[in-house]
Amino acid sequence: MSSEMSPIDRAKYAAAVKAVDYVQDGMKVGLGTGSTAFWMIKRLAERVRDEGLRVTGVPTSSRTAALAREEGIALTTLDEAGWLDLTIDGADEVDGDLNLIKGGGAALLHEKIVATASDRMIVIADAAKQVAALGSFPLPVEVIPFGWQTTQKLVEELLEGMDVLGREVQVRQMGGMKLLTDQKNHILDLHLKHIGNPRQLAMVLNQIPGVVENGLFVDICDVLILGQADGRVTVRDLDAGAASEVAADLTEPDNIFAEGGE
Ligand SMILES: O=C(CO)[C@H](O)[C@H](O)COP(=O)(O)O
Repeated sequence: MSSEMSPIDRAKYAAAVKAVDYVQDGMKVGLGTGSTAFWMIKRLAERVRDEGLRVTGVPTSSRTAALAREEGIALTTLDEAGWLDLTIDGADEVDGDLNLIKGGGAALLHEKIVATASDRMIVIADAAKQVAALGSFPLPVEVIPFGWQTTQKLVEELLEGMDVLGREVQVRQMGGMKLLTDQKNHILDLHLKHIGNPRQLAMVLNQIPGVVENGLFVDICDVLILGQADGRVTVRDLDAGAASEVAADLTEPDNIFAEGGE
């Protein structure tokens, strides 16, 4: 591992290396978004270059598409691919049932569509993302711009009857403007502190007109790989049963560290 990497990047990199081991020749792979997915794309590109691994990637954001293209990973659209073997993506929080909060990078809509269209979803994260209950990280909800303030009011009303501890809702800003997603929608961040029933909340949020999708991923993640700064990773594979702890192979080429994460 590079001594110049921060401990958090070393943890993310360890998880990314382990996840890319799951990619086999000829696979169609969903490519996640964020600073952990950044390392996954770097590592995948390294295998493409060094081993001649053939993969086709489906990016979950314009940022990921640009990076993957730059790294020489062949890309296609989800419709062209039809169905994917695997998606590898990061998360903002993950609970003991492998339910997730995603969307910190505003790509939750494409991320959920791509992960759902995959045989397996592998989530990679530094160990600090694991929580007893979801909700400390604000829950992102993507809404269409038309009538977004009305949609926000409906979300706030809905939260009154939900098993949550906080109810503040803020529209996400970037550079002094309301953020626009790749689909040109806005993001409402729900400061809930504690989500008692993620499955129920995920279902009812999507019933509000104007809500396009929410960042709760319930029953979508199959494998969780948590990395630590010393290179160790913990793998929890729902198909394989018990969790295992292994040391990732952190042998690295110099060029992978030519630039830092997002
Ligand atoms: O959901 C996401 C983007 O929409 C990311 O996967 C999530 O925000 C985690 O990002 P990072 O790996 O940078 O912590």
